[in-house]
Amino acid sequence: MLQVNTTDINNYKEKEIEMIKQQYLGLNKKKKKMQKPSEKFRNIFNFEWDQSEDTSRYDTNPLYQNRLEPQILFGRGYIAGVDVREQRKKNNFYDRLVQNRINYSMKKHTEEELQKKKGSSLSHSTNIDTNVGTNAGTNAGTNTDTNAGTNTDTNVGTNITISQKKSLKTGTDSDIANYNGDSYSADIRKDKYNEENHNIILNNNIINNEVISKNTNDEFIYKPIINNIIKDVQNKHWSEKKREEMTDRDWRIFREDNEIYIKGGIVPPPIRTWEESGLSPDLLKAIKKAKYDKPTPIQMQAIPISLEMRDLIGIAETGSGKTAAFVLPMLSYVKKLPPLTYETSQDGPYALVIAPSRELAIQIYEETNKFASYCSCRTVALVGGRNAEAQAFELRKGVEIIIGTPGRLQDCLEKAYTVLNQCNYVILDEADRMMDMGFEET
Ligand SMILES: Nc1ncnc2c1ncn2[C@@H]1O[C@H](COP(=O)(O)OP(=O)(O)OP(=O)(O)O)[C@@H](O)[C@H]1O
Repeated sequence: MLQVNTTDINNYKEKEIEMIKQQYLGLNKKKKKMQKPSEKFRNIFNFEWDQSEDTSRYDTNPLYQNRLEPQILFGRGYIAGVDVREQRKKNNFYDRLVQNRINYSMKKHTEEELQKKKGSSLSHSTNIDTNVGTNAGTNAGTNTDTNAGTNTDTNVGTNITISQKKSLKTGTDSDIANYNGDSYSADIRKDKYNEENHNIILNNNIINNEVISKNTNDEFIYKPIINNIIKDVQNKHWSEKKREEMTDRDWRIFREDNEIYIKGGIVPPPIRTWEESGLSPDLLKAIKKAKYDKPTPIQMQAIPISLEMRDLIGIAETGSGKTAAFVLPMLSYVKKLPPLTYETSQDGPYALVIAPSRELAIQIYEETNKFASYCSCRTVALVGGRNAEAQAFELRKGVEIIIGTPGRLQDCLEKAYTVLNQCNYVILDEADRMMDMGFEET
């Protein structure tokens, strides 16, 4: 028998407890020491910088004197790929920047004006009519009209010029505007600029939809009315836009608003109204007659895809207008083909709709007939429980569209009541249900 003394037992117990702790708490896991390359190759390479190699201290370029603080934001203070409006709510980086520039420029300008006033009072009765920057693009052109001994005109006009506006935008330290101490605007050449379609100067201090006003501390406040940075945000809502004005972003919002989710390559944009669908006037008339004022979301997206003759799987809840979503493009397709004659009708229908139950097939048949009569399309419902001979008779006369259940359709094909020689448009309604019923095998 193995003799183990008590100290060993205690040691084993401690070890065991330690191992249990490690397993369940993940404690005391010693990290494997990794040797840094600098340590490993210490004797081969010299990683230490020699002081003489540091050029930064001798850099005289003022650009590098005040280095920028690292910013997680880029450009104008926005992070790429994140909704700008949301960011704007949280981040006023750019606004603060502009605000500071305005404050700085205004302060500087006020000081200069005071200096000028002091100078003018020293030169006694000199009439100074200052029209700074009436010429767009420059601040030159200060017109000093000296009429010694006449009225002292101290009305220093406030004109914001295009160049000044630009400097406000770009933040150069040039004058932004003349300032008469209290109000920001006085002599503004609104008409002139409107003529030139600049839309920059307005009497009420609105500059490109930005308002500059003063707060109680006599500081100039910059208030952007709308986002002047991202033009798209400035644009109208999609509902106010024409189809050709819609951007990808608008379509994305439109789809989100209508809960349309798509999967697949190069999907055409949805239709917002029936007029945008490109359906024939006959069909549009039929839609109007059916009192379908606006397409439902499934119709909005499925119709333009189907009209491109592309395969499509549409999923939408019951009563969402799926039937019209597939019937209308089908009728549009059939209408483009030559009308069936007795001879051509022997090759069978142009389109086929299969539904898992006779009730559903009848429902589709009725919905199709709402529109089919307007484009002279003949339809037949091949469903069980109805006279097969009557259906065969209809088929013989020729139909453009067959709507049926799998069982009766198979029956008709086997009995050669019809063939599908020219049927290139097939719709499977409630396809998942048909798969469950074994449609695939039959
Ligand atoms: N754009 C529309 N505007 C108004 N009514 C519509 C529109 N589209 C379809 N409808 C009507 O809505 C009702 C339901 O449509 P439909 O039967 O096509 O829905 P569905 O999604 O196919 O339903 P189910 O899943 O039961 O087959 C029908 O009475 C149809 O006439």
